[in-house]
Amino acid sequence: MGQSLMVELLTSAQMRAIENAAIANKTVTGLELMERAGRGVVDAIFAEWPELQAAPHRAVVLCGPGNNGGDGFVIARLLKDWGWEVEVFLYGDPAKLPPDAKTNYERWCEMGGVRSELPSDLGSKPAVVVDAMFGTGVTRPLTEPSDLYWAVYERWAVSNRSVHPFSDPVWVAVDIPSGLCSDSGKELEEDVLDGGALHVPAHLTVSFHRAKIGHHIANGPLVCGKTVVADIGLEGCSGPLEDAKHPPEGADGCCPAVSPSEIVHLAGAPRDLGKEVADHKYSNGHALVLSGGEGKSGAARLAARGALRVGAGLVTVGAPPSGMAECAAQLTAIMLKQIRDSKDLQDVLEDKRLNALCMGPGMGVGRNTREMVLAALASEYPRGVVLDADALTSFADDPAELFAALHHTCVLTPHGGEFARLFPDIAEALNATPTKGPAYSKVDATRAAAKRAGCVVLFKGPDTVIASPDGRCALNSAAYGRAAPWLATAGSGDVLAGIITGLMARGVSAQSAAEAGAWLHVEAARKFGPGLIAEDLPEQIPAVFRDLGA
Ligand SMILES: NC(=O)C1=CN([C@@H]2O[C@H](COP(=O)(O)OP(=O)(O)OC[C@H]3O[C@@H](n4cnc5c(N)ncnc54)[C@H](O)[C@@H]3O)[C@@H](O)[C@H]2O)[C@@H](O)CC1
Ligand SMILES: [K+]
Repeated sequence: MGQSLMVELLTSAQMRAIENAAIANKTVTGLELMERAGRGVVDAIFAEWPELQAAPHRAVVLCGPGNNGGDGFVIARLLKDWGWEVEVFLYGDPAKLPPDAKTNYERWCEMGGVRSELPSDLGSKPAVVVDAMFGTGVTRPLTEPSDLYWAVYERWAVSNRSVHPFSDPVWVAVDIPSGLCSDSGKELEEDVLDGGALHVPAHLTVSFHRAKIGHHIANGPLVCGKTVVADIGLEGCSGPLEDAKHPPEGADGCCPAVSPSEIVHLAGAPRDLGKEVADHKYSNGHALVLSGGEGKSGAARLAARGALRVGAGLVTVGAPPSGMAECAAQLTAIMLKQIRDSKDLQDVLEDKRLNALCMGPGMGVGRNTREMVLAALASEYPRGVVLDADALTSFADDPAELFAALHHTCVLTPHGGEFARLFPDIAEALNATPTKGPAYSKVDATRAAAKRAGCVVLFKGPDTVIASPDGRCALNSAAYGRAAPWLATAGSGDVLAGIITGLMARGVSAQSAAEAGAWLHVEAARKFGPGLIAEDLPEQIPAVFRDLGA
């Protein structure tokens, strides 16, 4: 229950391993892959802007020193064959191009010229600028190449995404906008005072075989524009390599085997969340959400509402004496029980029908919360435990004490600040300005945190990453067609914690509940749209379920 159909996202090393395996198996040659990649870009341009296919236009193609540049030469040739006027710039020495790129450079040279120097007059305005400078091979910050890059960019002021072909050039990135790390979605930056964005935001990014993680996390969605993935005939090649111990060597000698457990997935629509006709309320579990005292119970009530709407059979709020009146005045379908401290909690948890717990929202930071969390985690009966907000911050002084108690049916749901309190060294590595690629990513950080904590970690953001200690990892991206900017509102995280708790009460495993919960949370926000506040989120879940056919 709750498992979704998911799309694979690859790292640059995994993509290289897949390509190299296909080439080594003689499934395809590198030259043919490059041809398909170039054709995929041209097809994607014409699909995106059919006007450009109708009549010849002018294109500027910026080629770099590697295979990304090789794709650029193919694109130049195909557009020229289509009757376009094409101007090609090359950054780097043609003699040092890798073999397939060199072949395509030579093929292009039979049709047109290549300039390496930035001319004072860049000629008439093109309809399309193709960025084929650097792809998955960018390993250090852009410096000199960015001069050419920016000159072209500034000359034609590609200033916004609502450009119309014929009036402003469209900027098309081959594989990934140059300078963006395809593993981390970060820009590799020079360690200089005026270091800053050196990539150019694209209107369209055309990647190959699979999207890369960097298209979906950190700055990726901000700079890729629309991302499409062209099929280059590698389907069926991304499974485990036949001999994982002896992967084929890449150009740089570094080529890990691609095993399914290493691949990150994009979270998709969860399946099987409907209820059976014969179900009764006890078949769908009983969630307990712990609350803070007077004036502090709103967060727990939001979480409880999320748990109930997502289908937990019963939901109880546990409140200290000072919070009872407020909760009683506000709750109807949700039950209420007085729970003052860890002793009360232990007594309540004697009831094994309480199979999922949500702790943290509004509970307060301090000893009482810490003791209650430890009591819940020490309980011998295995139940789902979602820890958020104050339940995480209460362990800021001694995260190891929390990690020692956590187990595989727990989910931590930190935002950036809470993550840094529990995993300061990991957060520091994640937040450092990268100067070398592939850079340390939010995926790497969340996987490291899950391993250390010994449970599922859901690291929130528009690029929410969910990882298990065994390395299973999914990304729930609220970007591109799923952007949900109104979700950044007070109480939204409390509802998410409740949704995950409700799913665990229904028997969904920790990782699947976190993935499905994050997906449903974004969909609920998108269903409501502008003006969303946290109270609206649980109320949109029925409509999201209806769309899912649940
Ligand atoms: N390997 C293959 O078979 C295929 C690769 N394809 C293309 O090849 C790309 C990957 O090619 P490469 O691995 O050659 O990598 P790139 O073409 O992305 O760049 C590698 C080159 O750039 C240099 N470099 C890296 N960062 C630099 C910087 N900041 N400043 C200056 N030079 C820098 C490297 O030393 C190397 O020479 C993909 O993104 C994709 O576009 C496609 O043609 C499909 C097939
Ligand atoms: K590129």
